[in-house]
Amino acid sequence: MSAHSTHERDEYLNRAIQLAVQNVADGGGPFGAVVVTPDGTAHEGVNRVTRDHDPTAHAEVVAIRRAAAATRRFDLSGSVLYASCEPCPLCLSATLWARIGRVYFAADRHGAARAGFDDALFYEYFSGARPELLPVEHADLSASDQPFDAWRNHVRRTAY
Ligand SMILES: Nc1nc2[nH]cnc2c(=O)[nH]1
Repeated sequence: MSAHSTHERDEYLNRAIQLAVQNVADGGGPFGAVVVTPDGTAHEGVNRVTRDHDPTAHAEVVAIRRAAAATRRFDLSGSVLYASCEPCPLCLSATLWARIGRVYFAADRHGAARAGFDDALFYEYFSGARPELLPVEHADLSASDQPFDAWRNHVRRTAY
């Protein structure tokens, strides 16, 4: 491996798996994740969807939120995400937006499917194979670009 040793990778993946198993015992979903920021700090997350009534509270998203809050940064460049299961499209998008540079995962989307989770199905939606899962419609209004015009004209904007 290039940047990270397989020993370090497997240590964090095993920790993510341990978090996931413990989360099941605690009444949550079977997913855990760790974000390691460039200073070497491990920020842990577990799936909190049912307990927080938050469909976006996937383990990876929770770990990203915790890493961002702890470092007071929305740009986590140079960080690594370790996940007990292959990140779903939601988690991958959050990872891209966080500018996290690398991802390792243990179980895959097919293992998640066997446990009753829709990760593989949603991958099919994004591949274009299942458009009927979510109709998305473009309405091109005359005001559509006003927010972007306001943004471009705002001198002290914080880009991300
Ligand atoms: N990777 C991942 N897949 C999920 N599918 C449902 N919840 C989760 C989660 O927290 N993480």
